[in-house]
Parts: sequence; C-alpha cells; structure tokens
Amino acid sequence: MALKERSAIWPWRDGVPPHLPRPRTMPRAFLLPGDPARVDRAAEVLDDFRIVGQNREYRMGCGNWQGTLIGVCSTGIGGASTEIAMVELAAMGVDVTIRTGGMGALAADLSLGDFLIADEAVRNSGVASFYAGPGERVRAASSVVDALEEARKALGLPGRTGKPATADGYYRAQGRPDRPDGAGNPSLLDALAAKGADGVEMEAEVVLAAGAALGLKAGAVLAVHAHRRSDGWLEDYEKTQRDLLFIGARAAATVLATGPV
Ligand SMILES: O=P(O)(O)O[C@H]1O[C@H](CO)[C@@H](O)[C@H]1O
Ligand SMILES: O=c1cc[nH]c(=O)[nH]1
Repeated sequence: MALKERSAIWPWRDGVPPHLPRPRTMPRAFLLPGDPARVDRAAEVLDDFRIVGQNREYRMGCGNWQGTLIGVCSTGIGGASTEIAMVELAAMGVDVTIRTGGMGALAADLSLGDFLIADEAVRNSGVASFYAGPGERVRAASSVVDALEEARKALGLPGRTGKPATADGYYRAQGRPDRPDGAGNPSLLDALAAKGADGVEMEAEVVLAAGAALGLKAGAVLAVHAHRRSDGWLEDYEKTQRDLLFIGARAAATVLATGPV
C-alpha cells in the first residue's frame, strides 16, 4: 500500500521530501560529505556542477563525472541527520550512496591525509541499530569497496581498506575532554580499537546500515583528518577534501557502469 503524501507518517508533497531538495533529474549515485560547505567543492571535480538547493544541513548539487550524473548532498553531523538523508535519497530512487568525510584515526599505520575505505563498520552508533539488529555485521557493498579501492589506487592516493567506528558525539563520545583542561577518556578509544576500529567519525555506520536495509549499494571513504594516538591534526585539508570527491565520483560511476544495482 502506498503511503498517503503529506501525512504525519510520510510528510512528502508531490514527490518532494520534507528535508532534502529534489533535483529535476535525479542522479542514481550520491556522494555524502558531512559539511554543507564541501558540496560546493564538487565544482572542482564534476563537470557542469550546479547547486540544486539547500534546506537545513542538506545542501545538494549535481554534476557529471565523465558523462555520468553524480549528486552530492551534505548529511550534516551525526546519525540522526544522516538517517534522514539516506531514507529520502532511497525514496527518490537513488541506487548508490558513498560517504566522503573525515575521521580521527586510531590505527598506528594510518597517517594524516591517508584514505580509509570502509569495508565494515564497528557496531557503535544508536541510529544504526534501527537498521541492523544487535550483533548483525554492518558491511559496505563489496562492489563499492572494490571501486573505491580501485579509484584510490588509480589516483595514486595513500590508504587502505578498514573499519571505522561511528560515534554519536564528538567530545565525550570520542573520548575527548569537554573542556580545554579536561582529561578525556583514552580508554574509550582503546575499547573501540579492541573491537577492530581503525578510526572514529560520526556517520559511516548509518550510511552502511541504512543503505543495506534500504537495498542501496553503500560505502564510505574517510580521510584521516586527525590522529587520536599521535594527537595530530591535518591543517591543510583542502586537497584531501577534493581527493575524497575524486575517489568517490570515480567509484560511483564505476559501480553504476558495472552492473545491476
Ligand atoms: O568530515 P565530515 O564529513 O564533516 O565528518 C566528520 O566531521 C564532523 C565532526 O567535526 C563529523 O560529521 C565527522 O564525522
Ligand atoms: O576526530 C575526528 C575527526 C573527524 N571527525 C570526527 O568525528 N572525529
């Protein structure tokens, strides 16, 4: 049974969702940075890039990667806003979603500016638990992992596949102090690392879990923006942000070109 539009349970109007903008021509693949300001950077990566619109934290644009139409939509920070983006994109007919964002690394072999291609997310975030049951593994679509790794290598960029943990906060939830002279909670990071986490950020598990539950091909490429073990912080993030979009766009086009979704 189709849901009635403009009702409390499905408040869409004429096919337009209550939160995200809707492009006239819907791309089948979307890149998902967290920060709305990063959507405009896609003009450096995609041909004929145009901003579609913005509502709240959801800024959206579309452009072409070697002839394939690709969308870019910011998710805002955290699982709650990311869940909305995933559900509304899926309901608008999107097939492929790739988070392109930053993380704080935990693994010693990762350096600032490296790229982690998520093959699976360590179970940690609250919103993801509505899409994947307790103990269920939350994996990226293998075709997306392969395409992201191929793109990273073809572009000559450093990194590897691995596992992010998605936190429901930035300060206490990531073991940071909540005041400049605070101690923080390093044992929280140790616990995440013991579960296999290579880094911590705030959206990837939701993209992977909701993507799989909604029948999308979902994945994530995460740049090492900070290193929580060495306490390093990447100041020059501009090139890294652009490279995230290059990896994501090339991979999205490959996934669309190489098989039924
Ligand atoms: O690099 P982006 O995509 O903004 O994401 C990371 O940065 C934000 C925190 O500063 C969180 O959203 C985290 O996941
Ligand atoms: O440490 C970090 C860096 C980026 N994003 C996060 O959520 N945490």
